[in-house]
Amino acid sequence: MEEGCSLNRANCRSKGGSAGFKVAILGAAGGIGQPLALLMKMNPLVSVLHLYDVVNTPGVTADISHMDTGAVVRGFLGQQQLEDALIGMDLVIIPAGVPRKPGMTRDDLFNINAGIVKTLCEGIAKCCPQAIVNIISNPVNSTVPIAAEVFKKAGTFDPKRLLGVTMLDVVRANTFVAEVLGLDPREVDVPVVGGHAGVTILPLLSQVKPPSSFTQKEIDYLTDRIQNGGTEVVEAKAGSGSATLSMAYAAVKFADACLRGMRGDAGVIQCAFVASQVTELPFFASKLRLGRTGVEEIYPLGPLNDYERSGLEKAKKELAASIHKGISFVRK
Ligand SMILES: NC(=O)C1=CN([C@@H]2O[C@H](COP(=O)(O)OP(=O)(O)OC[C@H]3O[C@@H](n4cnc5c(N)ncnc54)[C@H](O)[C@@H]3O)[C@@H](O)[C@H]2O)C=CC1
Ligand SMILES: O=C([O-])CC(=O)C(=O)O
Repeated sequence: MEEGCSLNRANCRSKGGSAGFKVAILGAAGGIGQPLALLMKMNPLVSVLHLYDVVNTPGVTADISHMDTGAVVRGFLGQQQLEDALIGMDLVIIPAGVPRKPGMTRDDLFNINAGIVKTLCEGIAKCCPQAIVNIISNPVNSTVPIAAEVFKKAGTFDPKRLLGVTMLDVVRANTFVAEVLGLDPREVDVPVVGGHAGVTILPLLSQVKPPSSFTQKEIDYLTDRIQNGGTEVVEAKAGSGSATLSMAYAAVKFADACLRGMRGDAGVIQCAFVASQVTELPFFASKLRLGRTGVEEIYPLGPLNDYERSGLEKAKKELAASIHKGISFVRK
């Protein structure tokens, strides 16, 4: 008999019960899902962590559950366990779906990931319609509109509770701008608005904090690097996937902001891709304030320079098509 087994698990006093939020990760066994699960298990605001995937969740769950942090971890495998994974959740994070390979755009993932996100959101509408939902699966510019349509169909849509995760664009922008300025990235804050693909990723370098000026060469370099940061990683990984570790970091930074808002903390501000009236488009990423009910305030874009205004026009053109594609997928 294996050492330690003399104390039958069923005889152990039940653990957990600490106050906190219930969080589900859908796609928890994947490249993003695993480090995301690890980091969420370390988050003191989480009391229960549900790990759902169509493969490998028993192993990931057993592994993560041995960490001596507060959250109780439970695993769920396959479509027949989706509803159990979702019941009672406060926050659902979705990194389920296929990643890019070199030469692909995020939109090339639409055919597979649209259906995955649709099915998962149908489960959310049924089992935890009050949950805040963080969508990571690409193409975010289309999967967020898909989620909104599913929730509208089910009569559960609340625009304050549906957020497309664009945090990695901000994380990258902070890193690259800090490098140019010779600052610590933790001191730098770059608003990134628009969407999450190529030219739709619009860093507002005129609004960087601390206030900074850049040469035109620096602006061109930074804008290009921020817009193509995802492709930089896809090419470096040479066929084995896209950003997973920096994405898990960004997803946790964003989820933690959502949880702090839900707890009632003041002044929790992040960028995300949400239903919005900041432009004429129905969805747009911009700075917003997170609170008890999700998105409590969406901030206007603020003054843009000519370079940013022209970038905004390009971004809106591509975004409009991606949003339309997502909406049509559910309405067809
Ligand atoms: N929003 C963002 O900034 C970013 C988004 N992504 C996107 O995140 C997604 C996931 O990327 P990775 O984790 O690298 O991919 P991966 O292939 O390593 O993991 C995806 C996981 O989803 C699971 N899955 C597939 N169908 C599912 C279903 N119906 N229900 C539940 N789980 C399902 C797979 O079994 C797998 O474990 C991709 O679409 C990728 O493009 C990636 C990086 C950044
Ligand atoms: O580029 C990709 O396919 C993954 C992604 O969204 C990112 O890294 O920003």
